Amino acid sequence: MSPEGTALVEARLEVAAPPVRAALRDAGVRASPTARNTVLAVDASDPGAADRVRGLAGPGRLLVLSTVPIPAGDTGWALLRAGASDVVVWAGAATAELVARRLRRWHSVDVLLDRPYVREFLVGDSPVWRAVLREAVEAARFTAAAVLITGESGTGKERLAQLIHDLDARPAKKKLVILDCSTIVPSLSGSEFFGHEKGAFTGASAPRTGAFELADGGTLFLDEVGELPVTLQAELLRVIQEGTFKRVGSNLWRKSSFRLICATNRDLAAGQAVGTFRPDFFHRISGCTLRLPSLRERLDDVIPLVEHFFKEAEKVPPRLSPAVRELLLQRAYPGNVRDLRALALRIIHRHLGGDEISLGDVPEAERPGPGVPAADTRLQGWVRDRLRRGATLADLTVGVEEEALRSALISADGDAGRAARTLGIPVPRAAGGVPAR
Ligand SMILES: Nc1ncnc2c1ncn2[C@@H]1O[C@H](COP(=O)(O)OP(=O)(O)OP(=O)(O)O)[C@@H](O)[C@H]1O
Repeated sequence: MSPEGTALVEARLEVAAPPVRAALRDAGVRASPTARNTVLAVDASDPGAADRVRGLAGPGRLLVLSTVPIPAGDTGWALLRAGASDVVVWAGAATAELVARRLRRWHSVDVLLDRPYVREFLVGDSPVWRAVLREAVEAARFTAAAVLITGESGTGKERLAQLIHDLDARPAKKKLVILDCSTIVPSLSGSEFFGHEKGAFTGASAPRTGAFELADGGTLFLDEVGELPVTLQAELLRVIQEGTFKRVGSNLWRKSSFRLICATNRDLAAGQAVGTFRPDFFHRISGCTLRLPSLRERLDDVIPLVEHFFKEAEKVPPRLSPAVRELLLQRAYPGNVRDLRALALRIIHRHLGGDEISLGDVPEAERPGPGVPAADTRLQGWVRDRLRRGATLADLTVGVEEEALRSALISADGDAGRAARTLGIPVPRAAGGVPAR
């Protein structure tokens, strides 16, 4: 039986067939129109199935029950791309049990994700962030898998490693041991990882416990794993696979049982292609791979993050004025959340009280110069607004083309020929004017 047992679990049921509904009910699934997760029955071979999935995919997860076997080819994958979390073929009561188990697992993960500790520790509600956190929480709580976290600098890899360790439900779990692979001196690496005996080499005046031994019963976090030299990767294979190792200068095999978490901002696939990263090592460290999105990919989290950092710094955090909010949303953050945090702290340190951050609280170097045209800000705001409302790139392109045509026609006093020359388009197109919005 799964750790979640057989408790009743709620789901939004988009299932018409009475026998399927009855089987789900018998398996413990209770229909609730307000539940976060959804079960949708479709005929996977129906070309409209992906559209139905797309229409229902929301912040929760969507389990697709196909009433027919999923044809080979792209059909099943298209359902996942449209937003389904999984697709299973209906085969009676056994499938109902499987669906119930899956829903219980999702519910358990959602409960963990909603814990105040988790929400405060890794702030963010954007769909892309929630999706990666869900995977992380599931791996942490319900598996012993080695986890590989990738992502640009400052995206929260180390923080996520800490969370995975914290949520790991191993009985009598011990500590998290962190080793930064970019700072390891090659000549001392054996000792760092495996420890050494007294007298093992010149200068080994006392025995030393290595990282693998220290992590026994807990978690070993290898940060910047992409920096490990290939020879060292080979040396680590055995201990990662079997948990056995020898201290330097000893013939005694020791055992250590730990969860391995690795992080890197390097492209390890590219490393394998050029021979700087061993494929066998990669496979052993990547039981579960989590790619943390950059801040650019989750702009909706910028303001909640800033508010969180303000709250950490001040008992009564000040509000953001619209202009400062806009500035924060516009700026680039090459160092991701680390950069954003540093900026938020610089702003709050300048703030002298009052319930709103004033323009003067923004450090001078961060203020927009006269060269930054307001139109850029408006364009960005417009793009973000439209994206939030579900516009596609094609919609945005049409909107921009219309605006360009309108502006060119105004500048050319309505002369379509001149407007066409300015824009580099055929005259009839400019003469067609801008469709009314
Ligand atoms: N989602 C988040 N919520 C709150 N704070 C965050 C979040 N993500 C990152 N931070 C903060 O941003 C900073 C950088 O995070 P962290 O060190 O985990 O990033 P990293 O990806 O490991 O960076 P690097 O690759 O440079 O080691 C830390 O101060 C951390 O507290």
